[in-house]
Amino acid sequence: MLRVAIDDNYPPYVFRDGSGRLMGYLVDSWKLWERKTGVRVELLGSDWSTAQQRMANREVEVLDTAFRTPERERLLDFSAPYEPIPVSIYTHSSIGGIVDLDTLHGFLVGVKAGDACVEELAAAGIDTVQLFASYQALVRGAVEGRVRVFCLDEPPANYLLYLNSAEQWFNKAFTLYSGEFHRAVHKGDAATLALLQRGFTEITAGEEKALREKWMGIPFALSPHTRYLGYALLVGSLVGALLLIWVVTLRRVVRQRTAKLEATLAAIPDLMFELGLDGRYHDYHSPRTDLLAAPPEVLLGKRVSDVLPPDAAAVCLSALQEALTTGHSVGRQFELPLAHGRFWFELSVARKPAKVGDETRFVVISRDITERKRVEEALRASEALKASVLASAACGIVATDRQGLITVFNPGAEAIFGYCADEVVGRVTPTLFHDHDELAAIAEAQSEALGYPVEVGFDALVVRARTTGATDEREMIGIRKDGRRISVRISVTVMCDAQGELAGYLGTLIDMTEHKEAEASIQRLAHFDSLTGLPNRTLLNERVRHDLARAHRGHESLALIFLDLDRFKNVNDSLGHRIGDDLLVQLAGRLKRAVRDDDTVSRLGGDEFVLLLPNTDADGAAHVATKLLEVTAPPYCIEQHELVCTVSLGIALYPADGDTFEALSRCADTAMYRAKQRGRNAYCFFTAEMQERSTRMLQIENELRRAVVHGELRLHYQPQFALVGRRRLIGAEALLRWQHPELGMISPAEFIPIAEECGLILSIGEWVLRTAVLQMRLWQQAGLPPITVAVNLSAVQFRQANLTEWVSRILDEEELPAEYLELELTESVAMDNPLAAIETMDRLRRRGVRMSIDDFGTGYSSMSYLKRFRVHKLKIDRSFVADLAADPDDAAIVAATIGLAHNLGLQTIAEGVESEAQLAFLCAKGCDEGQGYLFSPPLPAPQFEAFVRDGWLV
Ligand SMILES: Nc1nc2c(ncn2[C@@H]2O[C@@H]3COP(=O)(O)O[C@H]4[C@@H](O)[C@H](n5cnc6c(=O)[nH]c(N)nc65)O[C@@H]4COP(=O)(O)O[C@H]3[C@H]2O)c(=O)[nH]1
Repeated sequence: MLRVAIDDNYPPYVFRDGSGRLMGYLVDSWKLWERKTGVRVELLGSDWSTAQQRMANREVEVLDTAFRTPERERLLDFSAPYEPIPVSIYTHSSIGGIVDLDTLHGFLVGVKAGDACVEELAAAGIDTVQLFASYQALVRGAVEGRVRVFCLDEPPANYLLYLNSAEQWFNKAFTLYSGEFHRAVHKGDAATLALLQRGFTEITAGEEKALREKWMGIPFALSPHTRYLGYALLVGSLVGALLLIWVVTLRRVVRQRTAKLEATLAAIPDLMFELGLDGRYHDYHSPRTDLLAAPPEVLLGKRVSDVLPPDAAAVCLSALQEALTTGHSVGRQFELPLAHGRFWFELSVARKPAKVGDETRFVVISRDITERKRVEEALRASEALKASVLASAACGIVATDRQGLITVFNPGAEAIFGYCADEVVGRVTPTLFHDHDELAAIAEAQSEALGYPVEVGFDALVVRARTTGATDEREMIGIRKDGRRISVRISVTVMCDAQGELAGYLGTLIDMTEHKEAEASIQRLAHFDSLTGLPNRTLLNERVRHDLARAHRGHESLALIFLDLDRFKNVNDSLGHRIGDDLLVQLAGRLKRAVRDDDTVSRLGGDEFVLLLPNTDADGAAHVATKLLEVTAPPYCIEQHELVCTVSLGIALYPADGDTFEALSRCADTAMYRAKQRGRNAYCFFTAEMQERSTRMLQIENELRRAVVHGELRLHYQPQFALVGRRRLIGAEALLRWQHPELGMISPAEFIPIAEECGLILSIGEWVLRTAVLQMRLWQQAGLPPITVAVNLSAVQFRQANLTEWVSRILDEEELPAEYLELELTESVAMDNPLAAIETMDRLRRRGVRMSIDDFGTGYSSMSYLKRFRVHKLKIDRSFVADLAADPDDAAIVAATIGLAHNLGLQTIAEGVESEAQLAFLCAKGCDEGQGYLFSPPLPAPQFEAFVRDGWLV
């Protein structure tokens, strides 16, 4: 009897049926072996470890279903293999990626305890195994989820998975190894081995085939009873038919899916390639072959570096490398020159799944982004342009969203408001830059215009632009960061998005502050005197017109006062213009403070001030004039100087003196002139007599011009005599005469001041000097005694800078030695600017010309100046001479003047000597010379010559 230990749990080879009986392919094989050899066989079925233990304990002679392993070979001898058994790794269908021993690492593998695969796995370094007592337990454990990977011989695996209805949940991942069933005997038991061999070789092929058909088909355990065979076949047929339908359906679905996929692919506009890691083209899909770097037939098999420019190829290869590492690569771009232009492409690369050992391939989508690039570039250019416009704009640009939150704040706006963009972006403008009261006023105006309430805030600024769609422009107060208030011109327009919806607002701003200041300054300059800040002639003119119109409407009176500083020129000449200016400023202040707010104090230039007093009659004007005299009288403290300066005022009244600015000005000016004539520091109303006088002055001025041209002027000569000792003719005073054809004889005392004022005096003066000098030379040549000729110099002539040169030139031209000329200068002219007078006198004296002070005693000569005047003689004014007999004061003045002159080393000449008494007095007092009607009136040249020849030729 042969005892055989066998695994009783290795279906369909060996297993137990429901009643525990051993059955299966090997059970039937051993039965055949028994018959062939006649040796009874006792099959001891047990779990595999018990079977091995029985063999090791020599309880049995044969161990069946044994794999040959090196360990077992030490104890056992093995028959030839009779059944190849693949041993595989099974994985739950949710697990992918286990394809070999390498990828199995790390997984918990379920195995049957004592199974040969344990050794195989251990040899591969996999020891994370979970042992199960039996194959059933192992498969049950897998079905219940205790292990998701297990190692099992394929036949029992298929059998047990099927039984557990779990074949769809588990996949064979890979075959771990292929084992083979052997029958083993104790080491050296060759007899048993031979017996085994013999018995099994006697089993015929037919018997073998029958056994296999019986056990290797559908597991017998599912249809243990033959009476169910028909049902099984029927079920099998049904399953087959269903399978067929399923396959057909599957094919159709696959076809449909494939078509759909192809349609989808065709719809993709991008280029698609399958590339190897080296960039070799293995496949392509392109709806546009014109976008390929090479013709399609050339492309396949080539590498990107063969067909693309180096830069583009490098981008492709780096995308492949990235996909190799991370599985994908997105967004790499390159430019490609193609036949019809340069194109930009963007790559999306995905690594294709591949079996171990297979070449790694990549799906590459290359998208034509040329248009996108162009748009991007255009956008960039537009953004750059926008940025540069914003940056370089001279004006401020502020953009907001619909709610008024600032989105753009350009450098121009930064300069205007002093904020930087970061500080204001995201904030609303009203809280930053605007005056609340002004916003409130704008909101109120808008509310009224629109008929609904407009909020005092951002809406007030934009509502007009929003409702009209037009640019809304206004000038507003702006508040800078430093709190300074400025003036800004703001233009607001609405911004719309692509759909035409309101997107926000755009404000452009111009800082008007400087402009406004300049405007104000121009206004000031145009209307105000820059020195005193008082209204100037232009503004005065406007105000007079305005006040006159009002006075006319209201039947009111109005006064215009001309005011002039007395001898202001002296201040300027002696102390300088700066002091003079300060004096004018102080005077302006005093005038301004002296009158009502309604009144206008203006400065026309120099020391001329004009006051406009609306609603003022003669009494009021007199009152104001008195007040002005009072307020201007106190000394002016300027630097170290204390100046006393009086004023003269002339008053004209509306409507009595005129109804225009020009007429009233003329009257007031005339009245002022009269005030000056009356001794200054006084006011004077314009009168009818003045009116007449001014009319005559105008007439004389006009006639004088004509007289100069027509040679109506003549010179008369009045003889002058020495009074001391023998009476001698010593000279003649040249006196102007104007015999007007209609007006008759006009006195030089009347027309000389007019000639001075209108500038004619210079040409008249030249004619007088030249005529007198020439006459003197002619007389000398004619044998008349060599006497001097005295010529009167007006103030205007005396102030001429080139006076000495002018006199000298005439003397030279008319060939008269300078010693025969004497220039008469009035005391007031000499004292007007004494320092300048001293200088001029010095120069004339050096030229040899004599000087005399005319009308001496009428001015207020300062003794200190008088002694410095380089004059030859003092001429005692005829007003003193006239009253010598009647007025003891005049006699005293004349006597004092003679004494003073002699003390200063000067001579004296008395004019207007009309009587012997006067002459006697003058002689008694030692007056050196005299002239007057007593001796001779002024005579025309021929008479003068006759007069001399008659009695005065020596
Ligand atoms: N009552 C009276 N008068 C006498 C007597 N003897 C002479 N006269 C007048 O007294 C004036 C003397 O001239 P004046 O004081 O320089 O005063 C001059 C002088 O200031 C000015 N004048 C005359 N000719 C010229 C001139 O050529 N140039 C300038 N700048 N002024 C002149 O006009 C003034 C008036 O000149 P006339 O009318 O010619 O008046 C002259 C003369 O005719 C007399 O016995 N009794």
